Amino acid sequence: MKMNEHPLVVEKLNKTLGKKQIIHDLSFSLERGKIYGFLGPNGSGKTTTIRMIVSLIKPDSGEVFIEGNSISKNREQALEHIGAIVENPDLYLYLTGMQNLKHFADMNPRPIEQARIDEVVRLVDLEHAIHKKVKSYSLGMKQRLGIAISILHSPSVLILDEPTNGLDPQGIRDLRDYLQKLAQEDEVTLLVSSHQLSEIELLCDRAVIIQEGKLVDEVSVKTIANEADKMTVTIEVSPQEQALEVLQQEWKTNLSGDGIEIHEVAYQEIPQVIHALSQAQLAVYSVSYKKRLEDAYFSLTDGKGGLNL
Ligand SMILES: Nc1ncnc2c1ncn2[C@@H]1O[C@H](COP(=O)(O)OP(=O)(O)OP(=O)(O)O)[C@@H](O)[C@H]1O
Repeated sequence: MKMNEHPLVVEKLNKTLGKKQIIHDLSFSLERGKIYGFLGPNGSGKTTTIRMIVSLIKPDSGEVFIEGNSISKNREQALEHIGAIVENPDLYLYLTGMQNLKHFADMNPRPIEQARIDEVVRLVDLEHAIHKKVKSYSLGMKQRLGIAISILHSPSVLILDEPTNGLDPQGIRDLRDYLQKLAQEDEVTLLVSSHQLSEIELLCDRAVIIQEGKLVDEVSVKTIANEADKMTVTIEVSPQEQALEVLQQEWKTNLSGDGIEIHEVAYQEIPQVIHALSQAQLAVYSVSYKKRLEDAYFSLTDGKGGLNL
C-alpha cells in the first residue's frame, strides 16, 4: 500500500450526545512521524473525538481516514494501522507482563511473532520485569506495558488519552523518552491528549487545539510559543542584586524562588536580556520560559483554558 503523507485524517466530524452538539465540523490531519498534542479545556470534546477516531462511537457525520482507509467503510483495514490507550488498558494482573503480551498478540487478526513481542518489550524498557506478575508493577510500568500492547501490531498511528495521568515525574520523563523514540525510530505518528501544557511542550512537535468541539488551531508548538506576544522569562544569574539593577533599567522584574523573573518579554528579546547581563559581567546559569505555550494557549482560547497547570 502506498504510504500517504497524512496517516490520520479527520474530516468534518459532527457528534451530538444527548441534546448537545459536542463536536462541530472538526477537521485536522496529522503528518507522519510527528507527535501532536491534543489540547483543549475540560469538556471541549477531546475524548469524544478520540473515541470516534478509534471507532468506539460513530460520528453523526464526517469521516476518519487511517492510512487512507475510512473507519466507517473499511473499519478492519483502518484499525490495523491504529493503536490506542483510551481508557486504562485491561491488564491481567495475575499474569506476567509477557503472558499479557502473548494473550493480546493471540487476539490480533494477523499473527504476531515472538520477535516482535521481544522488540516492544525492549522498546518500553520492561525486559527486567517482563516475567513478573503485573500486580507487582508500578503505575508507570503498567502504563508502559499498556503502550507495548497497543503497538504490538506495529500501528503507524498511536493515540493516547491523558497518558501521564497518575505518573510521577520520573515516570512522565521515561514515557516521554519512549514516545519520542517511537516517533523517531519507527515513524509512528502520535496524538496525545493532555491537560499538562508543560508536558505537551516538552513532548510534542505540534498541537491540535480545540474549544467547544471546534478546531481553534493546528500549529507547531514552537510557532505558537514564538507567536505569543509577551512572556515571563526566568533567569538564574549571579550576583542577583546587580542583575536586578541591570534588568530593571529596561524590564519589569521580580525575584522568585527559581531566580529573577522578567515580565512581558518578547521571544526575540531574550538575546538582548542575556547580552545585557553578560556585558555587566554577571554569570548567567539558565534562562527558561516555560510558560510560553501556556500564554499562547490562553490567547488562542480567549482565556478560557481551564487547564491544570
Ligand atoms: N454520553 C454523554 N452524553 C451526554 N453528554 C456527554 C456524554 N459524554 C460526554 N458528554 C459531554 O460532552 C462534552 C465533551 O466531553 P469530552 O469528555 O469529550 O471532553 P474532553 O475534552 O475530553 O474533556 P476532559 O478534558 O474533561 O476529559 C462534555 O460537556 C461532556 O459533559
